[in-house]
Amino acid sequence: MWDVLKAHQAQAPRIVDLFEDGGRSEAFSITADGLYFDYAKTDITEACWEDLVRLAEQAEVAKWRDSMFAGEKINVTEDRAVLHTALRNLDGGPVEVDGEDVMPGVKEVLAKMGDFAEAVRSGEFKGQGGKITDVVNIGIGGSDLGPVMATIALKPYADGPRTHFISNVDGADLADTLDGLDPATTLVLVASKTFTTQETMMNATSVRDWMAKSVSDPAAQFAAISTNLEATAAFGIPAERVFGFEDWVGGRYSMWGPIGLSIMLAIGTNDFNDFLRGAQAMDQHFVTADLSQNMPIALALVGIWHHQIHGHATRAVLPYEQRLLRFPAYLQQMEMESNGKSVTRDGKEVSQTVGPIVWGEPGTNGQHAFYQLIHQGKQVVPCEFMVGAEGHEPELAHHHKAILANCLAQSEALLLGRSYEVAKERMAAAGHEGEALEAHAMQRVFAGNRPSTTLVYQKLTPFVLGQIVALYEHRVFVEGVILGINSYDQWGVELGKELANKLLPAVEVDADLSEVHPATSAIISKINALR
Ligand SMILES: O=P(O)(O)OC[C@H]1O[C@](O)(CO)[C@@H](O)[C@@H]1O
Repeated sequence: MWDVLKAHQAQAPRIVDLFEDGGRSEAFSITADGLYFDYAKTDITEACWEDLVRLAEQAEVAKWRDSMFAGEKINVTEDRAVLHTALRNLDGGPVEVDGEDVMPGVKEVLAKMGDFAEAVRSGEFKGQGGKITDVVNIGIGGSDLGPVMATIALKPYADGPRTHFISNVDGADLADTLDGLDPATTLVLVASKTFTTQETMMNATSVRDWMAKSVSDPAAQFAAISTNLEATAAFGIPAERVFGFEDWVGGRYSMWGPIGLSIMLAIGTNDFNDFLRGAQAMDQHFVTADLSQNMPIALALVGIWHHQIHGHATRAVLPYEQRLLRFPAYLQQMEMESNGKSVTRDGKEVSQTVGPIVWGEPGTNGQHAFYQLIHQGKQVVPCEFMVGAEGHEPELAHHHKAILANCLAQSEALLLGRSYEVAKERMAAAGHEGEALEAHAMQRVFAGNRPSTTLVYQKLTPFVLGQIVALYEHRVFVEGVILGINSYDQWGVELGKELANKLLPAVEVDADLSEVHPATSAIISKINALR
């Protein structure tokens, strides 16, 4: 099938020509529960789409999807089920792992989170200086990026304590975040699936020291979120404030459960449940929609078409929504940690390139930074635009019209481009002439024919955010299945972690560097000379 798709690519039409017969947007778009995904501005023809869908069929996407939802151990390298979907299975039936229904446990933990969150929000749970005003979540990767992204995204719904995040082991992160906070009214959440991550444990210990300077019982203002209950107890956090989860929830898929406690503290249990409901709605669409009308599958196939078939190295995610500021960073972990692999789930070399590199910034800011390259650079960057029909600021509706116009203008500019003739005409009309006119007109040519997709939602509510995140989760999974990858392990992060622990003693001043690789010891010597 890969060869067939390559043949489609070799004769791909100009995208704009595909709009000539009409009906292109209707045929190349999918709507699910108010979410609209438009992939008309790609050079995928009808015949090509049929073959892309066939690729998904041949890879048995539906079978793998059903296995995942059924709790089978599809994370084969870690012998684990993959059930982040169970965390949002609010009204669904039982989900079994090893013959046991996990749903009672999921609901129990969700209720415990809700009780705690509401106690904190109402002031029933107090710090040693009174009502909790600030929550600091200490975590990294999947124990940070989702909650950071979601708390920024859902700011209009945040009516609880202020939320802050410390992730980097760089003391600057800790110092700047704690600056101005009152330890006596601050609640600290230590979020770590393993509770062994160097950065998180170092930050947690330092924050406890900071708190111990001001309150008599720092542990009383700590809660923990982890699968490692022995380690949370050893850190001194009492069981009533430990929120456990199971190994079948991957770190980067974990904000639907206890890792999302900071989100729940910020927006409250009702809105958090709406967030879960949005994700559950997308799960249901993914499970029930026909393969060719299935939004996560469509996103994945468009991704495969652009990266594996066309060879476009990167993918830009461009939310025209300032509050999705951290969404590209969140997707970087979700996509690149999940599918940035070279071997298939049975240990063979992956036949295609994997990736792509995912990056982006909200519009319109990106327009004034890197869009120059997207429009006129030599490499093609498929763009994924996202925009809401409405904003949360009715008094600033004219701003929202501007964001809409900009978003639509960019995808249209990428599609249509501007020819040399038009550029020349415009310059001549502006009074330019002669050789300068010719040369300058060249600078104003836009090749066009640059692909993009657009995801439209009504408004960035908790429900919609849940839909969008689940959409991308499933897209990553489908791409992984098509490539034969296990998207749920992350062995590629291990080597660096091991070496960092090994090198910690070597960066002491006066350390013996004889056992350190010369490529590294040379830099350590330079650093030592500077301190
Ligand atoms: O939640 P933990 O166990 O502290 O891990 C943090 C992150 O580290 C990673 O293992 C990668 O280093 C991620 O997968 C994970 O989200």
